[in-house]
Amino acid sequence: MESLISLKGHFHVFPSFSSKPRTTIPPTQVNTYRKNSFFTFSVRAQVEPNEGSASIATSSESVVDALKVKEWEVGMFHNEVAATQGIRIRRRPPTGPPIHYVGPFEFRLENEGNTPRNILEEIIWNKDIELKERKPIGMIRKDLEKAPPVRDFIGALRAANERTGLPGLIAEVKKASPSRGILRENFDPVEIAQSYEKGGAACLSVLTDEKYFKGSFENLELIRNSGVKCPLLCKEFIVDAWQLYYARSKGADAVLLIAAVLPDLDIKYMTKICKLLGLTALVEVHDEREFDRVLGIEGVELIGINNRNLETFELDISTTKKLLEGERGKIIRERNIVMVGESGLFTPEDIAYVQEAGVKAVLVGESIVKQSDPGKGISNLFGKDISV
Ligand SMILES: O=P(O)(O)OC[C@@H](O)[C@@H](O)c1c[nH]c2ccccc12
Repeated sequence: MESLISLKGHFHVFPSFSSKPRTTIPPTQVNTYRKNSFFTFSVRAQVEPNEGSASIATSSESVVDALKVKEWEVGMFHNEVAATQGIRIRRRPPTGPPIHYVGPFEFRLENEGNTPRNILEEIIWNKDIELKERKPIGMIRKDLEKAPPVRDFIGALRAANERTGLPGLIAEVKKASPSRGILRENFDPVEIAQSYEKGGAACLSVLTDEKYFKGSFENLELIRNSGVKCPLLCKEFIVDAWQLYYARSKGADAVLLIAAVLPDLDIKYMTKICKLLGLTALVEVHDEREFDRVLGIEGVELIGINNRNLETFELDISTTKKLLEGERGKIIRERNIVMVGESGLFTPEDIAYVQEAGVKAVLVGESIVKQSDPGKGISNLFGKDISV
């Protein structure tokens, strides 16, 4: 196992965001960061021995980036780094709640630090547990060679947008969700996917989380092997780069990266890995701060605005409009980034509203998956047949 950031030699560092005293960090300790990561990105450390401080810089990275690298490098824990970026979602403490025994009785000592604060945090903590069971990366590399070729996710959205004059549709294959419960009882993922494709969807989103959304990687594979041509988004809660390799090995063309969960450097390096694998990264934001963070990351081509707050389930489609007003909307147009309006879209008026706000694509689940004929649901949603 190798670390994400490998640094050589002893040097002095002065933490930028903490009140810890000046410390000397031996290389072994630096390398404990991300012990579980199987990929390496080397970062050059420029050491100024006389000043007792180290400035970290990569050949093409900005000063801001260098600072972010430094935060990791001085041994700040994930949650501390995340908090400096306004991320409220914490990662699971590795030991879980401590156990206290009273005779034959077992008590879990739960407190603020070891109990998830909201549903998104709970899902993320559960992912950390699920990932303990993961296959070794060597095996996945072999599966990757056998994986079906990647299809152009953004290209399909742009083409649909040009063809119909309406936002390209990413139609979601979703059986259930924590906020809405079971959406569809007789759930045949392939049948739904085929119906969506026939109804004019440009791309599909397939939920793979089992515990909270009743999805699966099996569904993703089944749809990929069924002859459906729409590019597929693997709708998973990604916290580790291993999941990117796994998603690709199961036939995904795109993955979701949630800015409310992932610190900037994770998004940055995961985006790079996606490019290596040919995957499109859909980076999801929900507020101005997340949006600004993502706009500061080079190479992001597809950004989703989730109208649903994943911590509270609150839904407000004016979120899309609010975030695309003014300077941010201008940057998006200049960089030709494709924006996706996500969640809570039910009527042709909703579609027109987010299109007016500046999106070229929409991500829709509930309103179409609930229809007995999901393909017809698409015509109802857009107010016209978009398959022709
Ligand atoms: O069913 P809706 O309201 O049309 O939403 C679809 C999609 O936007 C939603 O499922 C979603 C968007 N981002 C997510 C992140 C995780 C889980 C789910 C989501």
